[in-house]
Amino acid sequence: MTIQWFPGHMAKARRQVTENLKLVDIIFELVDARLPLSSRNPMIDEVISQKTRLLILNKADMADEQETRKWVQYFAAHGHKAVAINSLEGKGLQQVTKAAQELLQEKFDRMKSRGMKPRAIRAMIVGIPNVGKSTLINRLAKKNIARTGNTPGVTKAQQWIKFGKELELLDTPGILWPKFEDQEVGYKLALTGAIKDTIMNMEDLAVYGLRFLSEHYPTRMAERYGFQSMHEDLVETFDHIGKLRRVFGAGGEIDYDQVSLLIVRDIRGQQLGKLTFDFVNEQLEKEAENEQ
Ligand SMILES: Nc1nc2c(ncn2[C@@H]2O[C@H](COP(=O)(O)OP(=O)(O)OP(=O)(O)O)[C@@H](O)[C@H]2O)c(=O)[nH]1
Repeated sequence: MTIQWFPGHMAKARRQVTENLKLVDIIFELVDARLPLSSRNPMIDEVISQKTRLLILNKADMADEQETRKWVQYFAAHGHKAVAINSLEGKGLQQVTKAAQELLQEKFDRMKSRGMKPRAIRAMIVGIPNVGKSTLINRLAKKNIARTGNTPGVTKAQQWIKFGKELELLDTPGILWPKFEDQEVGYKLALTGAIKDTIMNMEDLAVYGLRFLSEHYPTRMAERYGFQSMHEDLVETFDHIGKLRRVFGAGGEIDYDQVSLLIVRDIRGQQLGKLTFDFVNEQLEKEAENEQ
């Protein structure tokens, strides 16, 4: 199942998050650690408004660790506490509770001083499709309450899930749309598998992937494909990989569609190691340019 983001659906998705905002103390904004900016909803600041927020960089097991550390620092410098976790294996979940407690310390102290009974922190997860919302909810619940799926757009129903005494989580995550009007963001989302292949041209995606690798991970590319930077001529590059990996059609010619698919699968399947697609340094450069 894929969510079709039409204006009506976007307005409804946003309204659902806004309605649930009043039920919770804190928003867990879930992003993909491999693309901490590209996997954010473009209107998230407006939607969440003044509500306390914890940024959770999920799928940290698949991201470049050095870059993830930089992103956590980057967000902190921009006033957002962030933690990196792996929901699939339940790694880093204690950090989530701890960070939420720290962020809400003052609010809960104020409640206590007014004589209110202590209670668990109430939270809601918000994020674009496929960032791992259901997986995190399941992990926190330690049983399969929310359905998970590899298909973007599979999440439904509503109740509170308790995680220890400290945390209660709304089991319906807020699903918001990605920045799909930005082509580069689209490519990055597709290379991590967040966007369905049917709406992407595989050859374009493979070319984007190779260009990205030659710029950011040339050594890994060299190890996998035997060249550090792409040939001037794209056909030569594809021929090289096709021959290396023996991707031939029925007539013995190189099958470019299959070569494209192979490149994309290599990237997604971590055959080139843990990759991050958004870079703090690039973002800082952009911000500096915008300030001028
Ligand atoms: N390696 C890894 N995979 C993860 C992690 N979290 C989730 N996944 C995988 O990512 C895919 C999507 O996870 P879901 O939990 O269904 O994502 P979701 O955000 O609920 O998706 P929608 O229902 O589309 O909104 C699944 O194949 C999960 O197994 C993680 O921390 N590490």
